[in-house]
Amino acid sequence: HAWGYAANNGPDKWADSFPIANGPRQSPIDIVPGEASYDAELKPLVLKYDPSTCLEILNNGHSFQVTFVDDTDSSTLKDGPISGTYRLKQFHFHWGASDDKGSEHTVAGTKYPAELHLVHWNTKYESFGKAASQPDGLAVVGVFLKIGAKNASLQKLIDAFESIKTQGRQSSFANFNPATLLPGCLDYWTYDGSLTTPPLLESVTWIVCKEPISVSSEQMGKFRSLLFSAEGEAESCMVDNYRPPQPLKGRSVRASFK
Ligand SMILES: NS(=O)(=O)c1ccc(Cc2ccc([N+](=O)[O-])cc2)cc1
Ligand SMILES: [Zn+2]
Repeated sequence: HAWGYAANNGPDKWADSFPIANGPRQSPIDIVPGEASYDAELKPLVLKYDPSTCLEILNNGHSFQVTFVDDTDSSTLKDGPISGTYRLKQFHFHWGASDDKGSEHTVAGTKYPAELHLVHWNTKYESFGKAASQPDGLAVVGVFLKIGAKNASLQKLIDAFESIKTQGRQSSFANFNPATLLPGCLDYWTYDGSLTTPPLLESVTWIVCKEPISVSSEQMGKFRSLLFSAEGEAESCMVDNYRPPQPLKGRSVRASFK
C-alpha cells in the first residue's frame, strides 16, 4: 500500500519501503537558533518569480501543490547558500489538524501551524527528476505560517480549493506570484537535507526563513477541508501531513543573520 500519514503507512513506516529514511541527511530537523553558526559568507537570497509561469493547482493526495512551467529561467532562486541557478518547479504546504502543530521544521521545539515549501531544481542537471537524485540537485525554501491576520495571498489559493477537494483533482491556476508568499525579511537558516516525503532523496539544500508569514485560523480551517481521499472513497481530511524532525547526525546548521 502507498505511503501516507496514517498509523499504518505514516512516517514511522516509511523506512520499510524507503530505507534512506534512516540516512545521514534526513529532513526536517529541529532548528536550535543558539546552536546555528552565523556564516558571513552566506549571501542574501535572490528570488525572481514570473507569475506567467504559474500553471495549475492540484491535490496530489499528500498536499495541494501549485506547479510552474520550468522550461526557462523565468522563475529562479540564486545566491543564498547555493551556487548556480535553480528553477522553481512547484510549491506546496504541510499543516496540522489543529493550530498547535503542522510544520515540519521546528524552532527550538516550537511547531508552527503550517509550513510552505518552494521547490527549486539545479539547472546544471537536465530536468527536475535528474536533479532530484543529486546531492546538490534541489533547493527548497521553507516559510513558516503563524496564526494572525488573514493572508490575502493565501486566500487566492484557498479560493481554488473547491475545485481540487479530492485526490487527483487539478485545475488551471494562472498569474499567481509566489513572491507574495514570502516574508518581508529573508534571513534564513540553511543545512543539507532531504525530501520530507518518500522517496526521501538526500538531494535538498534547505533554506528555512526565520520570519513567518501570517494565516488566520479560519484560513487554516479551509486547508483542513481538503481531502486525502479520492472522489467516491470514504472521506479522509487532509491534515497532519507533516514528517516530524529527524536526527541531525552531526550536521551543522548555518544562519545568514546574527
Ligand atoms: N516536502 S519536500 O521535501 O519539499 C518535497 C518536495 C518535492 C517532492 C516531490 C518529489 C520529488 C522527487 C521525486 N522523485 O525524484 O521521485 C518524487 C516526488 C517531495 C517532497
Ligand atoms: Zn514539503
